[in-house]
Amino acid sequence: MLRMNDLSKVYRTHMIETHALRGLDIHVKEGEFVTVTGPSGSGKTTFLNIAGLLEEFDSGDYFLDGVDVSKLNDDARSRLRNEKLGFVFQGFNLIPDLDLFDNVDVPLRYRGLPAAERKERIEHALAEVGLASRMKHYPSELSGGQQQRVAIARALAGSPKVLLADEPTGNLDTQMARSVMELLEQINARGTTILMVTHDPELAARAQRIVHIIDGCVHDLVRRKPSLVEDAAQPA
Ligand SMILES: Nc1ncnc2c1ncn2[C@@H]1O[C@H](COP(=O)(O)OP(=O)(O)OP(=O)(O)O)[C@@H](O)[C@H]1O
Repeated sequence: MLRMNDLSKVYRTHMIETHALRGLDIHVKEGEFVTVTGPSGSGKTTFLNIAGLLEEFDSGDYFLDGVDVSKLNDDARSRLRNEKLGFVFQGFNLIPDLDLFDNVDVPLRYRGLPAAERKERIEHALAEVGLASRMKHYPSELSGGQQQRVAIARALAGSPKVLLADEPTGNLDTQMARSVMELLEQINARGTTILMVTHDPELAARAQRIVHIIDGCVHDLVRRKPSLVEDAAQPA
């Protein structure tokens, strides 16, 4: 679903060069739930932003669902982003003046979908996150956990193949964080590939795979859940 080879990214500001990614390699299969951890400043957000086609990279290869991203012009990148990707951020990024229905509608309008289809998608997405009855409410009337659920509904309404989440539980207390994690697990179980940056070791360990980024490189890949073959080999 997502493959990066020897990917590098340098930020250049005035006289300073920051090597945010230094030859990063990663392969995420369709349907995987991968958590990304690592020290502050190690390149996690840069990696996620490049994966999300929000930022360009300097060298290396990136294939998203078989498409060579480096060959795309700006329009084609935006189209690919809209079609394949959904985003969830730490700060929810909801628009305070819009009710939940209209918040979820924002990316669908971008896509130019007809009103009837948008309505169906919005109602379905809000039902999926358990907020169907709150459609006419405004973000300020919801708890942090509920606001993040709306942000997840907004991402889901576009039927993304990959959901990219940058610290989605960073602003939530433990209980709300667990409940948002459970929702992401349900979404993943229905087939959506998920890449999630988190500083929370408990949540990171719940994914099928933890990717550790240190100094702009993938340092180790920890496969947490043993395969069925390994399970069968264990003594009873
Ligand atoms: N727009 C930018 N301009 C210049 N330098 C940047 C920019 N964005 C990130 N950096 C630098 O690139 C490096 C990687 O940053 P990044 O935000 O990817 O790290 P991170 O692992 O997500 O950190 P954190 O866990 O603190 O969010 C850091 O040294 C950071 O200062």
